[in-house]
Amino acid sequence: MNNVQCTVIIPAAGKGKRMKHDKSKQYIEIDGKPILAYTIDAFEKCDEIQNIILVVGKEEVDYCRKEIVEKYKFQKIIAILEGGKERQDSVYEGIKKVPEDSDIVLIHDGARPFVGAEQIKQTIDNGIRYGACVLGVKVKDTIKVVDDDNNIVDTPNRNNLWAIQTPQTFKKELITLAYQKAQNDNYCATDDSMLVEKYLDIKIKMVEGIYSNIKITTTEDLVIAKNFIHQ
Ligand SMILES: Nc1ccn([C@@H]2O[C@H](COP(=O)(O)OP(=O)(O)OP(=O)(O)O)[C@@H](O)[C@H]2O)c(=O)n1
Ligand SMILES: C[C@](O)(CO)[C@H](O)COP(=O)(O)O
Repeated sequence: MNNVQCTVIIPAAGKGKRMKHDKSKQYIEIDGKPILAYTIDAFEKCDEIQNIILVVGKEEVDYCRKEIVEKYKFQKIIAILEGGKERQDSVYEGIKKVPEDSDIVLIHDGARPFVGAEQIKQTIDNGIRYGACVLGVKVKDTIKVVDDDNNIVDTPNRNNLWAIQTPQTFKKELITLAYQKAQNDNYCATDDSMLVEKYLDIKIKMVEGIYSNIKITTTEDLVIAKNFIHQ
């Protein structure tokens, strides 16, 4: 498909409670640059992406405009929006502002700064081909299902278990419909593809990603991130 128009929504309106830092984790600096700026950079440099929609906390819109978008001279940002209570609410704000002429919508966590151009392109290719795909990696550990009393109740076959990352990439009309239905139902999911699983009768393709595409969540992840940048 030639001339495919792609918009990425970057939800970055979270508080980063699990990080226990004095500022939201996406604004923590590594080598003087905020984590969110590394994330935006990945999409700014990717030729397949035309538009970036940034969704941030209400109090952070001006800061992001001045200290991230203007300072790092990002050219593809078409909107800086206020996010909502949950990640899903923030993404929905972005979905409502995707330009009419966009064919493909990517959704990528602001706190996932090490996504590579190759992975972005692969999800776009699969999004075009299948309508919906997510990036993920096979789990390395054995995973147990445990009940509320910490008793093991099941050990699923590891060959079928993947840890899910972003980008999650969709044809615009599909992800828009899934989000509209979920928001109407007050159904809250932990990733975008769950909404497509619940509301649309289509297969979602798993695209094999890279282990370094971590989401910065707790303090240990900052150590990994610093090492990654310095290697
Ligand atoms: N209301 C929210 C909550 C989360 N996010 C964003 O969604 C991504 C993934 O969420 P997560 O890692 O859970 O971030 P936080 O909610 O900030 O973390 P925590 O759960 O530890 O508070 C992050 O880029 C985060 O900023 C968002 O845009 N709006
Ligand atoms: C979308 C996601 O990054 C996939 O791993 C993840 O589910 C975000 O969820 P969190 O619970 O807000 O960390």
